[in-house]
Amino acid sequence: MLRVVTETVPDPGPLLPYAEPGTPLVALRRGDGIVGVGETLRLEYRGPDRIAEAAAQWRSVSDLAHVDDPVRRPGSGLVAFGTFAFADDSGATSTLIVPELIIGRHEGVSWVTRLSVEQGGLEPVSTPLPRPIGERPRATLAASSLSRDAFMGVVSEALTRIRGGELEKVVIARDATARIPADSDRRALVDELAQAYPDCLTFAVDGLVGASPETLVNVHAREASARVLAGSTARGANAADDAAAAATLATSTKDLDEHAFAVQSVLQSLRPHARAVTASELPFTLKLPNLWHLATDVAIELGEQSSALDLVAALHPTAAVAGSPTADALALIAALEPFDRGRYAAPVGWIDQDGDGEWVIALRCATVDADGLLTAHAGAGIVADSDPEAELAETRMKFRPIADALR
Ligand SMILES: C=C(O[C@@H]1C=C(C(=O)O)C=C[C@H]1O)C(=O)O
Repeated sequence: MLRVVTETVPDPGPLLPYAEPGTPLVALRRGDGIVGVGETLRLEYRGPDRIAEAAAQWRSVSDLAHVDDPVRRPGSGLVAFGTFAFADDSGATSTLIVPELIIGRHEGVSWVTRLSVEQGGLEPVSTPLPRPIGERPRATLAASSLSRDAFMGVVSEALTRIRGGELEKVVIARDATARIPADSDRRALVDELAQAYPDCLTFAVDGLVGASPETLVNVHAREASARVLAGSTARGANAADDAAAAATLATSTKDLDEHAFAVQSVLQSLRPHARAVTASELPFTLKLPNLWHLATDVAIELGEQSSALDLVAALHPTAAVAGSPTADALALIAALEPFDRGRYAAPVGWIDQDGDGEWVIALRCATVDADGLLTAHAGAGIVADSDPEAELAETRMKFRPIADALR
């Protein structure tokens, strides 16, 4: 049985220095969020039911836990950080990790949570001191299994299948690798991402590090929201070009179609879990430092029993990262991409004892293994009138958050 105690503390300042240099556990947005230290419990999953199994097991863990949480903020009390594999047959392990200690802040309220499996009283764990973040590792991200020409070939093949009527949309990704010193401070990469992409969720869970703009689902007090992204274009070089780029994106039939598939797939997956689901009719343009995206926010009124992980299980994989129809898109990805996506394009986030939590799609991210091998992925949605050259350029822009963090 888990015993969990949350207490308010004076503002601890920047949260990231409290994380562990080699194995940070982080979920931060605009400086607020949670950082975990140590590991009280690690649950692992594989196979087609990995997310549903995690959702069910988390329910039993939470039911049995003894939680004392007077703070009641997103991320206070019992929390597990989690990361899942993209594909049913992936070699990557999906995990839920309950830390020994969590340091969090939400809108001016700060807390420390101690989590333990001890019987009886809770052993006091000393609050860690912040440790200065080490030097940022520098490296060049280089294309790995798909060269430029190979990627264009794969996109052309995907286009042939789409134009032949086999499917409507497929997201094709590339992989890229870099080497950083095995003992480098992983928090330096997290810090760089958090500073460059403050509005994204910056995460680090079990070696997966990134800053994602795409909220799969955010659940708090039976209300949930999601942000669907699909349809992208480069930022303009000056204000006029930039405004023109956004206007072109907002009126591009190709991008609006691609976006509509993604929104429909999210609405369909959510309906069984919701009393009400609402999305605006037209997407808006979301400005990121590296890209414009078409975006739609979805509001969900949850049914009694659904937890954030139930919704994640229902939503993954969305058309934004797989394609449409889902089964055909997944089969084509497996046939055309010469690598295992690992945890790229899959859910990453956290869940609490009430089933609340924040989950994003692992995009603009990389896995860093114990030896310092870093593997990043970036993809683009292919629809009938996609241009392979433009899709290649789009993947380059999507590698930028990781490439720039290493520069
Ligand atoms: C697949 C990625 O991004 C997804 C695909 C998008 C697109 O095709 O326009 C936009 C945002 C994401 O949903 C990625 O970042 O690797």
